Amino acid sequence: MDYNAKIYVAGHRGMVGAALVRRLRRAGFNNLVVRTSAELDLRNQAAVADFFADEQPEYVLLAAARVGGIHANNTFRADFLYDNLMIQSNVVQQSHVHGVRKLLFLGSSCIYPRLAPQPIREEHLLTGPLEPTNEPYAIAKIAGLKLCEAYRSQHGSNFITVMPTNLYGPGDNYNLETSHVLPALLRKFSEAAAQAAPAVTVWGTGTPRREFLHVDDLADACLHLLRHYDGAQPVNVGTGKDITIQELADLVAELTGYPGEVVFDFARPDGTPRKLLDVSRLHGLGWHHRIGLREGLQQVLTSADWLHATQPVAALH
Ligand SMILES: NC(=O)C1=CN([C@@H]2O[C@H](COP(=O)(O)OP(=O)(O)OC[C@H]3O[C@@H](n4cnc5c(N)ncnc54)[C@H](OP(=O)(O)O)[C@@H]3O)[C@@H](O)[C@H]2O)C=CC1
Ligand SMILES: C[C@H]1O[C@H](OP(=O)(O)OP(=O)(O)OC[C@H]2O[C@@H](n3cnc4c(=O)[nH]c(N)nc43)[C@H](O)[C@@H]2O)[C@@H](O)[C@@H](O)C1=O
Repeated sequence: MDYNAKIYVAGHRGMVGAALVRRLRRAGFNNLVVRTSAELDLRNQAAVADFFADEQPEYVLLAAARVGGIHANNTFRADFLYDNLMIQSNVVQQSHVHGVRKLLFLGSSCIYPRLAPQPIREEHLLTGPLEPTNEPYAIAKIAGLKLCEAYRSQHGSNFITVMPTNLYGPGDNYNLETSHVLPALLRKFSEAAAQAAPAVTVWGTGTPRREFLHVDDLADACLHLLRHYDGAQPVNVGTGKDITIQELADLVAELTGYPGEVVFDFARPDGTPRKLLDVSRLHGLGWHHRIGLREGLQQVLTSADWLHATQPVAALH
């Protein structure tokens, strides 16, 4: 890839988009195009067409999406389906119309069947029913993946698809109602430690297993795939290791120095029991993760980003 190539990073203010911008700049790419959602609502077909006609990007990294944790997914089901279908349809179609050289689409490990064999290989897609709490989001992401596949087979477009596991890192969402589990636990345990609270409430039974990848590792994997992968098959991106939510809570309690009790709220959903990704395709392409969970969490806890989490919920996302 030419370092002067024009690269559009959609969703550059999000956790993943910002990590992609950091990684691309560090690699020497100096012609990045970005827009906030206020400047360009990617659900708006005409606006997206005008933007592509004006900017003519050569590469597109699609990290703009409606994203959230289990509760947000389950509550705003229409938004998660509609927004994501619209965003990805407009961006993929315009990338085709304007002859984009390569597009990278970000899916998610929740696209796989709820009870897929573990670890989950890319071939397990569409072999069983989805997890109900995030079915609309998963359906949208599957449609995005299939859209890329179809443009490739009908038009020869070099659109690749990447399926990351649960992510964390700088720029995460710490709103306790809409966040994923890791930022929620980092915030809950840190605040409980500071306030000497007697107990922290963790949603569900604590038994589900999740795999966590630092967003800087994901950004590095995306750049590796941009440079070295032109295949039609999706590529799982993860660490190949998972832990239970109870173990995660214990780890966060230790790292935040919280000595109190952990209470599980059984009224909250567990979601899928396990979604460990098989990362052998990714390893075969020459990429391995570098940041272990303990090290990554220590980094987040000591970063300036973390300070924002001490603001009231209303001041967050
Ligand atoms: N976070 C995770 O654990 C995982 C994330 N992913 C995938 O990675 C991608 C990025 O996720 P993440 O960075 O965490 O999400 P964030 O919520 O942090 O960021 C999403 C970004 O999308 C932009 N966006 C949302 N709606 C629109 C819109 N209508 N028009 C234009 N831009 C819009 C926002 O822009 P603005 O800030 O300008 O409003 C925001 O910056 C998504 O595709 C997600 O599915 C996959 C697996 C796990
Ligand atoms: C990335 C992925 O993220 C989502 O799937 P998820 O992994 O189920 O989401 P989550 O991170 O919110 O929860 C993981 C587990 O953790 C438990 N849990 C405990 N305590 C808290 C808690 O305080 N907050 C949250 N959010 N969860 C908690 C929670 O009950 C669940 O068992 C998808 O909707 C979809 O968007 C997607 O692709």
